[in-house]
Amino acid sequence: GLGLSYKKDENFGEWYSEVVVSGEMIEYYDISGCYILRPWAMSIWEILQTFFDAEIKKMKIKNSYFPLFVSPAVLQKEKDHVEGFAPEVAWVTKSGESDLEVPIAIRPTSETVMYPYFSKWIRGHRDLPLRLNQWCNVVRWEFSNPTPFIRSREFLWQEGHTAFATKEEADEEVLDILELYRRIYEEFLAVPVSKGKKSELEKFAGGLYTTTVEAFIPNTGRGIQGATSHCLGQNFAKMFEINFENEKGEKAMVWQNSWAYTTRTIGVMIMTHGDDKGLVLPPKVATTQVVVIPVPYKDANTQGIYDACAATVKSLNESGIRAEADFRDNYSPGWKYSHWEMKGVPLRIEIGPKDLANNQVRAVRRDNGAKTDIPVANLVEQVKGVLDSIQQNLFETAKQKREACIQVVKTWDEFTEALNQKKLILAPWCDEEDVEKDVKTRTKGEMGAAKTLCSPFDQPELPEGTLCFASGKPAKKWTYWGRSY
Ligand SMILES: O=C1CCCN[C@@H]1CCCn1cnc2cc(F)c(Cl)cc2c1=O
Ligand SMILES: [Mg+2]
Repeated sequence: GLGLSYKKDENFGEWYSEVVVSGEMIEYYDISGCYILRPWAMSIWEILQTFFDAEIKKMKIKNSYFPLFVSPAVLQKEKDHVEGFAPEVAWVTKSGESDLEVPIAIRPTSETVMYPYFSKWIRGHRDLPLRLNQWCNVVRWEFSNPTPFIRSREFLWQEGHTAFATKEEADEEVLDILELYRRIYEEFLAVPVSKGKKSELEKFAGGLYTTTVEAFIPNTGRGIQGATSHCLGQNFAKMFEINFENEKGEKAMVWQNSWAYTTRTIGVMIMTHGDDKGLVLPPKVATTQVVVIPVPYKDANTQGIYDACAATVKSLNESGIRAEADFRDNYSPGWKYSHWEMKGVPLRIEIGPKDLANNQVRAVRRDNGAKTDIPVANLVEQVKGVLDSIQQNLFETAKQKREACIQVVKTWDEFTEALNQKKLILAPWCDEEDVEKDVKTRTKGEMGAAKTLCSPFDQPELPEGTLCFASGKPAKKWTYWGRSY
């Protein structure tokens, strides 16, 4: 098919909307903010899910499934944090022709669905820790510009909800899960992220503290929350009376966490690696890692070429590599090259008469276009090596790009300049909420205000006497700031 009509570095928004469709990941839907996830996207979700599900099972976390529907009384139980979200709650008000007595909410998240039952199930310390996860969809009827994977009214996620006897156990799990989220981004999606803590203003209002893995999109100069792991403290335990009798026979409230990653992960990967020829999939998450294309020439041993393609696919698949051949005789090799480049397949293998004669295949990398001839004799380990090198190259390239966007600032003028240059800003901050609010006010505009993204766990040296870039007060910590999704 034809190539993309938008260039990534010229029209990023249009490029993205086009590449997700041309790459056959997304089909637009007649309801705004809702998207069809086609198999090319769903298989990436499943690869991530397989990894994460196995990892949480090692941590003795169990999968469950709670209802999609939430009664209003229960939803509004957690008053203060719900009121801010009320406009985005979707409600069922009718069944058939008749109105429901009481409208029913569709879950935007499941704290209020689950925690009445946590209260019922947790009696004594032997019932702890209680650690549940669910793989499901959630609905948030947002009105800000919908973007496939990044911001949709319905999305897939996993939500973990855990309860412990002690804060120490909760604190430890928050970071264990955050490390899994880092691995999802850095080891699978080849996307660099920063682990850190959200400010009091940006954290989940119903919790005690929020940790996050923050990504960055150089093209738009916007930060994006990649996934989140909250310690809820005892706030929900208090509200939902989730108590237990501890070993001393005293009644104590549990300490809770909740954590999630979503289909947004796929959008961040596309934005990071995609180019003007289409998607670029990191091999670890590529549905098809190698596509094998026959290049027949007139009648030169066409059957031999096809047999060699089939044999190549077979030996790759037998070694655990996801390979497939494109034998369609109604498309030319050239058309197939563009098609599979658009779909982001990391490695293409071409087999023509010459390759056949020399008992080799021609491998072409999607990330840098490099071509190598591989003898059939050591096909498997050379292909494995190339795929690993593609994975590594995608991550290193993204890491360098991201680092090139980081701007350390010390003053307000440097801050606004860096913001206009679409930088990811690292600034010393006094950690005062009204200063953070003031920065939001002073940077308001049609591009959106600047906000804190996170305070990285990996803090650079903060020399004595360093002043906050915004207030001039003594700085307490280095913090990432920027516009965000
Ligand atoms: O981020 C996570 C990890 C997984 C479980 N949940 C937490 C917090 C979710 C915050 N949040 C986020 N969005 C919400 C939207 C809503 F309409 C309502 Cl009623 C509540 C919320 C809300 O609490
Ligand atoms: Mg929201």
